[in-house]
Amino acid sequence: MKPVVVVHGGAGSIVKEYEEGYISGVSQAALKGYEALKNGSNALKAVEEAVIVMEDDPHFNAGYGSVLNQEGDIEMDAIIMDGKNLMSGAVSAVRCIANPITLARLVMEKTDHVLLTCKGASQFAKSQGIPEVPTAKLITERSRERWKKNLAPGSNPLKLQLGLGTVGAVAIDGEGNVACATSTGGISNKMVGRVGDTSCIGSGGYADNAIGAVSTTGDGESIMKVVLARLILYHMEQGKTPEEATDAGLDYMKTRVDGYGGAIVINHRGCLERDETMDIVSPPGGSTNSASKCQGLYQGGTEIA
Ligand SMILES: NC(=O)C[C@H](N)C(=O)O
Repeated sequence: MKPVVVVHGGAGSIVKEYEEGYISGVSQAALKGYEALKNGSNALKAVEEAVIVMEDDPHFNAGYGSVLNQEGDIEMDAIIMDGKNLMSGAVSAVRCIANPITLARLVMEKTDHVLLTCKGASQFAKSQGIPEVPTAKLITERSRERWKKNLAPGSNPLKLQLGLGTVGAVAIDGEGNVACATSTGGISNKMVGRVGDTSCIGSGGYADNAIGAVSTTGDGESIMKVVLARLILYHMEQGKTPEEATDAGLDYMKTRVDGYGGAIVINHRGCLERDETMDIVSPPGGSTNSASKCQGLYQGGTEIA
């Protein structure tokens, strides 16, 4: 099996001045995941490594650079899933850590649970020796500005939200194991304690060696209503190609709940798809496989190695 890793940095409009940063961020993430696979790591490790790169990059709405909630604080959601055994770990509304995806992995590996939230997630992080990072160190000027704009009377947080990239990755390794990982700061000016799609299994992501793996992004409340990641895999189980399945899932979300979003999808044979319902601009996306490495903001991307 040819190892493949695909990453995304969210769906929506791209602010011109950040375009280069987005491209560089998804490229580095894809390369990091690819290096992991090339060095013999499994798909799970590859998606975690790729997502960490984007959590550390202030261009994306995850980890450092996350959007702020109503109170000007950062609460983050993340999920990771191993398609080999359907093991999954997630955190929601977690504060003061740099890499929620690693905490999600620890939930999966070190607890009997699938999802830890808020204070419990923070306590668990502490017990695992994860360093506490003051919120101020995770806030960028850009997210603070956006938060302030959203506080103004008559503002439209959802519109200002477009282009704020949740991050994610899907991969298949040489053994045919698939995995997914997704991480986000959620939506700007959200209510304190809001749990988004990202941390919910089947919504923010899903991975099953028998079918494939999906990581989603977009309007979280809509994604949860249709359980988008699992819905796309359901269509693949019914015989649709990754492309057809992604279209069917996104179209259903648009028709039923008027929701927008995007997804990266890989099937158990390593074929991939990237799609979105928003017609503004394509999301930053990057993919690598053993034959070529591509990245770009628009469908197709360009070869980088
Ligand atoms: N930009 C995003 O993808 C937001 C995320 N899906 C959420 O609603 O929390």
